[in-house]
Amino acid sequence: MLEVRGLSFSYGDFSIEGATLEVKEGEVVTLLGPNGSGKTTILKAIYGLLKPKERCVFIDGRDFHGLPIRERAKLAGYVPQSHTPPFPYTVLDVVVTGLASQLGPFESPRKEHYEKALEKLGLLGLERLKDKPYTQLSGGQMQLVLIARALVQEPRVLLLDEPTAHLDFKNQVKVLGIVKRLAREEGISAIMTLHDPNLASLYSDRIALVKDGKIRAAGRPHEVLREEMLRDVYGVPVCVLEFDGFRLILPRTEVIQ
Ligand SMILES: Nc1ncnc2c1ncn2[C@@H]1O[C@H](COP(=O)(O)OP(=O)(O)OP(=O)(O)O)[C@@H](O)[C@H]1O
Repeated sequence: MLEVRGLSFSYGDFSIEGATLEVKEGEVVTLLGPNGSGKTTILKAIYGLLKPKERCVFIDGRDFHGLPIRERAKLAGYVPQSHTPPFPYTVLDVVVTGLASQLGPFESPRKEHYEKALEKLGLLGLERLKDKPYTQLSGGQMQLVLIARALVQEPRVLLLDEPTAHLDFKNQVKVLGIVKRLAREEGISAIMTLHDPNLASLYSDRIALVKDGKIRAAGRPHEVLREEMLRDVYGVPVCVLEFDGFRLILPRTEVIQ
């Protein structure tokens, strides 16, 4: 469905080199790696917020970055880590801003746009918050509203930048559960960046391990989350335990032995 073929990008002193990735319909793919390894840069370059050196992103075989903005918005939705609206918007208004690319420059959202926004809030169980100022929400609620804002365009693929950043355990589980449910039930593919190898293992169909701007390994969680691979990428010894088909990744340090 989405193919990234040899994505390269440079900030000057930091480069992404030849990142190649495939996301199938209804699949959740996670970019996992240490701070500064290039996960967000790869995600932004896939979406087109950063311009890769060459055209390299294809959705259903079509050159994604070559499409008009309106069409791109129908194919892919981006969920940033956080968002500060310029006005004290209500939750419903924030979700409706997801339709900006579908409206003309002086066109206001209409009834059908608000109805669509309400539908997406409903899908995420957020209808009761619709009139609440966005800035008064908790971190977890904000993250879900940003997902609703991306969903209102009805994209085929969601790109989520650290969707669990700043969230407590319950909200991490909730947000990632929703990403997985959208993939399973609605066929929406997802690419996200995460920091926690255990959450990545639980919620991803496939994982790409990123280090120094390169994808070092990609595959199913059990293929990628191996002790020697994680030690190489993170520079800390780890222990991978398996039980009941689940994998538990623990740091192997003197402090906890
Ligand atoms: N706007 C920018 N200008 C120059 N360099 C940047 C810019 N944004 C990021 N970088 C650099 O690019 C590298 C990769 O950053 P990136 O944010 O992609 O990493 P990351 O893996 O997402 O990190 P983290 O897990 O800490 O969010 C870092 O060295 C960072 O300093």
